[in-house]
Parts: sequence; C-alpha cells; structure tokens
Amino acid sequence: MAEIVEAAVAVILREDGKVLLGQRPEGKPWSGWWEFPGGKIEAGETPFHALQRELQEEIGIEAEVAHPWITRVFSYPDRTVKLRFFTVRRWHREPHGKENQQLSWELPAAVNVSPMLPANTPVLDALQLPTAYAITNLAEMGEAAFFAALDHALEQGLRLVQVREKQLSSDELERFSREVVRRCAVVGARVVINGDIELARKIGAAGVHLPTAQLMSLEAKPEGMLCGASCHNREELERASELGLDYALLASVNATKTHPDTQPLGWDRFAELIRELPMPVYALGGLAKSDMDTAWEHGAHGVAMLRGIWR
Ligand SMILES: Nc1nc2c([nH]c(=O)n2[C@@H]2O[C@H](COP(=O)(O)OP(=O)(O)OP(=O)(O)O)[C@@H](O)[C@H]2O)c(=O)[nH]1
Repeated sequence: MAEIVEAAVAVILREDGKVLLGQRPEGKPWSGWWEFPGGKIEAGETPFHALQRELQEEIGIEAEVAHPWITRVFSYPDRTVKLRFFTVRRWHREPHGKENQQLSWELPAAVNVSPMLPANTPVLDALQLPTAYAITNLAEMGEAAFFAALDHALEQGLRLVQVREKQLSSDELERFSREVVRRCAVVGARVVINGDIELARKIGAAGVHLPTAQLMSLEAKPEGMLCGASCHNREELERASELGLDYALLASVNATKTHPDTQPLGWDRFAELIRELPMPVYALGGLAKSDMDTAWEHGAHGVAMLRGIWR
C-alpha cells in the first residue's frame, strides 16, 4: 500500500459562522483547488505543532486555541491522506495569503468558491451541524411547557432537534413530530426522528436518529437523509463510522436521571473514545450549553441535551 500522508488541517471559524478557505498555490499538486489551511505533519512534530507552523507559514496567524475535531482518510489516485482536523475559534493577527494564494471566508452551507479538494465535501456537511443538539422531552414537560420551551430555544438559535418520545402511540408520535417539524421549519431548524425512518420520510423530517440496537443491525445508511446514532462505547462508534453516518451521540458523560445506574464516562474517557473518528460526535449526559467549551476541548462537535436545553 502507498504511504499515508498525514496532515494537520484548520477549520478557522468566525463568529458569523464563516470558515476560512484558501486556494492551493501554483507549483503544488492540485494548485487552484480550494482547501482548509494546513499541511503535512513532519517527522517528530505533533499534529498541533504542525498546525501552528502551517498557519504561521501560510496565512500568518497563531491559533490561540485549537481543538481536535474529526479525522478523515481519503485516497487520491497517487496517495492516501489522513487529515487531522482542528477547530480554531480564537487566533492572533489577521489571516493573509503569504504564498500569494487567495483566501475567502465562506459559509459551509453556501460556499461560493470552487473547486473544493474532493476530500473536503463531507467536511463542509459536518460543519453545517450546529454545536447545540436538542432532544425532545414531552414526557416530563407536557405539551404546553414543551412547545413554549421549543419556541424559545429556536428563537435563541437552536437548529437541530431529535424527536424521542417512546411513550407515544404511533398516531400521537406522528402528530407530535409534525408539530415539531412545523415549528422548526419556520427558522430553518432540522428535525431527526428517533428510530423511525419511514415516519421521518412521511412527514418530511430532515432525517433519522438510530437507537443503538438499530445502529448495530442496520446494513446501510438510509439514503438521502441526515442520519446519526446513539453510542456508548468504541464498538458502536466504529459501527457509526463504517456506515458513514453524519454524526454520533456518545453517552453518558455525566450521571443523568435518564440512566441512573450507568457509570458515567467522564470527559477524559469521552475524549479517548472519540479519537480519530471521521464524523462529528456530540457529548450527551447531564450537560448544558455552559459545558460547550469543555466539550470542544475534549474533541466533541458540541453538546446534546434532553433537559439542559429546555430550562
Ligand atoms: N492543507 C490541506 N490539505 C488537504 C485538504 N484536503 C486534502 O485532501 N488535503 C490533502 O492533504 C495533503 C496536505 O498536504 P499539503 O500539500 O497541504 O502540505 P504541505 O503544504 O506541507 O505540502 P508541500 O510539502 O507540498 O509544501 C495534500 O495531499 C492535500 O491534497 C485541506 O483541506 N487542507
């Protein structure tokens, strides 16, 4: 097998949601194609040091903090690359093309420059997943309180909601899911339905969320819809990765009321379990939006919440 080239790559995120892309300079392979700033990890370098060196050399900035995010392997005709992505939300100095390359701030959902390096298309999809993920809690809250909290959270910027109401009959679930989809659609938020691919299609939800048993038994990712899964260990995370799922939830980081008898993972174990996965992973279990920075520090894409988001 050809050698694997390892690279450290930066997703530099501005507060307006735009990311920085650069055009590969003349003289390099794939010159003219657009990419995230970064480059090869040299012998003896850690990925983080390679990232800082490349950011300095290519665009003249220093990352104040860089969090490990996803790792993607991609085979080009002449080489296989292993791209270790980091998110950078704070940096020093203004980025400028030090190799005479063009730079452009772009929204992941509407990139105006092309062509993108082929390895990067799924990365732009992953970047369209918001950092806060909500799970419905009709069972504990009741309908009036739940819908009031949903409208409030949507107003505050919530853009991804999982419908999970195992106590409802199928008719009730359809009625409730349609109402959640309707309210979310007003602001362009996406809804995934727990466990029911057919219902998701029938009501025009964005996708489906697989409970663990369904993750382990499903043969292929359902086509044409957003699809994530609930995981508790490395085996389940690897299954989600093999199926090419768009995201995973990993629980339980802290002790929760939902699973009082389960031993929580804690943040260090969480970080260890999600290393080198190609899809974003949300941390779940006794968390609130105030845990976001800690989640990022441990490699999470964001925080998933069943109670914390509705308070
Ligand atoms: N920097 C960067 N490289 C990427 C991205 N996507 C992607 O497939 N790659 C691949 O990862 C490898 C990174 O190497 P590079 O060519 O940027 O590294 P470098 O600046 O150290 O290269 P050099 O040794 O040619 O100067 C290349 O094969 C490149 O095609 C991306 O978004 N950013």
